[in-house]
Amino acid sequence: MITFDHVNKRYASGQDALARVSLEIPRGDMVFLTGHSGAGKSTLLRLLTAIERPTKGTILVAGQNLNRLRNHQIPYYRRNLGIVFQNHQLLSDRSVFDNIALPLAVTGCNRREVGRRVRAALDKVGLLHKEKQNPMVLSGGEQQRVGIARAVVNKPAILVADEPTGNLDSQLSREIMQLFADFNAVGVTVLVASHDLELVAQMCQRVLTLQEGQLIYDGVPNREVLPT
Ligand SMILES: Nc1ncnc2c1ncn2[C@@H]1O[C@H](COP(=O)(O)OP(=O)(O)OP(=O)(O)O)[C@@H](O)[C@H]1O
Repeated sequence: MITFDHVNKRYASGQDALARVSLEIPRGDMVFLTGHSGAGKSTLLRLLTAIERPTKGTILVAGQNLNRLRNHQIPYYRRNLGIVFQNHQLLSDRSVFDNIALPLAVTGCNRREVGRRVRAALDKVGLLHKEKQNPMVLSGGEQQRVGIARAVVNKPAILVADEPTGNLDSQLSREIMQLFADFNAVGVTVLVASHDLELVAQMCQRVLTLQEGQLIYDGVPNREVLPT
């Protein structure tokens, strides 16, 4: 489903953020991406979401070669992806419902279908009763759930998250990770970047570890062997 073949990324500043990264994530897998600050996690996700382009190497997603993706095709490509950010980027001038409905605005869904899909997404994250609220009055964990509902409302084949539990306590973080696992259980391919090794180890899933832009570990660890 996702293939990186000898991918390099050098920013205009001259910083080499990724070096010869090759990896394969089959359809339906759940994978965590770990590594210290600056290791290249966000860069890898930015390449996958076509926010950035690789300097060298090839990226294939669902059979599509991202190197060949023209700029005007990027919004269509991104419809296959649900993207969750650490700071969830919810709009404070509209309700929870309207925030989640945003990605559907460009798809031409009619109002009834929008309502059905938004409520299905809210139901999956356990927040059906909050649809009329302003997101700013919700707790941090609830806001992150709204961000996840918005990411999945389009029923994407791939769910990508960059430090989705960064601001949450350990109990809430586990709940959010479990939500990702639930989406994975129904067939969504999930890639989550997190620096929280303890939490990642608890999930017992495949882990990719970056260090200074290089992939130094690929496997299913137990707590003892997960590189720090
Ligand atoms: N837009 C940019 N321009 C120049 N250098 C960048 C840019 N974005 C990231 N970098 C550099 O690339 C390297 C990898 O950064 P990246 O954000 O991918 O790491 P990360 O593992 O996600 O770190 P963190 O956990 O702190 O978010 C770092 O040295 C960073 O300073």
